[in-house]
Amino acid sequence: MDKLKLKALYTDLRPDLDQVEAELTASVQSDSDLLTEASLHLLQAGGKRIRPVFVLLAAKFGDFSIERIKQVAVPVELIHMASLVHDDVIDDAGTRRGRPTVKAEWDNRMAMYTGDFLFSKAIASLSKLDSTYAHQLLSDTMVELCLGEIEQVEDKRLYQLTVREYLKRIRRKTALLISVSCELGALAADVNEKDRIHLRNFGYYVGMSFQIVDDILDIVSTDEMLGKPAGSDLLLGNITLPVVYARDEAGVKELLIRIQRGDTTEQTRHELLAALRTSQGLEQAKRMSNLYLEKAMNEIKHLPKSSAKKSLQNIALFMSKRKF
Ligand SMILES: C=C(C)CCOP(=O)(O)OP(=O)(O)O
Repeated sequence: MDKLKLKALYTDLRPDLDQVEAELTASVQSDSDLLTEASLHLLQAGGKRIRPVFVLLAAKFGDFSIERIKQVAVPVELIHMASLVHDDVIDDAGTRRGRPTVKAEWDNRMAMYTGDFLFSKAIASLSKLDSTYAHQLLSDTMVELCLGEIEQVEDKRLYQLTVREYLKRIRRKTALLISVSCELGALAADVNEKDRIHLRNFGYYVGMSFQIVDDILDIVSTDEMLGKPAGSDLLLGNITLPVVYARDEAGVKELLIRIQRGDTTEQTRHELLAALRTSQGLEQAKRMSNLYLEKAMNEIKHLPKSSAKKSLQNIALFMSKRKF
């Protein structure tokens, strides 16, 4: 994703985001230089900060006070970061945000502890907020994140994954945290219940569309654009929506059988990508991401007209229409 273009969509939020950034840096300080360094390694590598942006924009529909909003913007980004550090261990990933991953720079053990540390700091940060509902919401989301990951581990029939199962997985993996970011922003700013629910639903639908687009990009982008071999997850059996739709198409089917029999060579990866790029399944996946985008836009149209509303619309559009 072109980060510069996305960031241009929220220049108005810069002063607020700078405060969130300072708080993020402060919140990963610890008695261990090593833990702080590993956390800062990922934090300073950048990232789109899309979850704090959603917190801030949702809060603009209510009584906005940056001091209070920070208390929810920081934990959602910390939880996101923790899950990235842990994911990179599971996926054996070498780079993240254009830098070596924590596991690559140090090792798996350091990455596991850094992730745990970031989760703990997220809880500490939210503890300043006096709302049982907010705590419940965030802990439920963390449980869902874990359930999503465990399902992936347990599911031995990955090539049989249904559309429904795929959607359930990305709901847990991506959409819920984005939805909760919107809802917590609204809660911290005392947005009325009706608008808060629209914002929550908006975040959910944007998150679904965002993850489907991500999975499409994993197939249609070059290795250079992705910073990792395109489609590498597919060889590991982690299939995504375009494959779920395309797996019975001529050309794709034979290749999947070959992969399941253990052929995971570069040649096979290239052949699979070529077959998927021209498949009907890819088009169906694009239609599904557009459907979620439409649902997101439908939620937001009920909100009062404001510059925050315009920003949410632009960001949703940008995130869902990244170059295929
Ligand atoms: C859940 C997903 C799709 C992982 C990546 O999230 P982002 O694309 O928001 O990652 P950063 O910008 O924070 O690096």
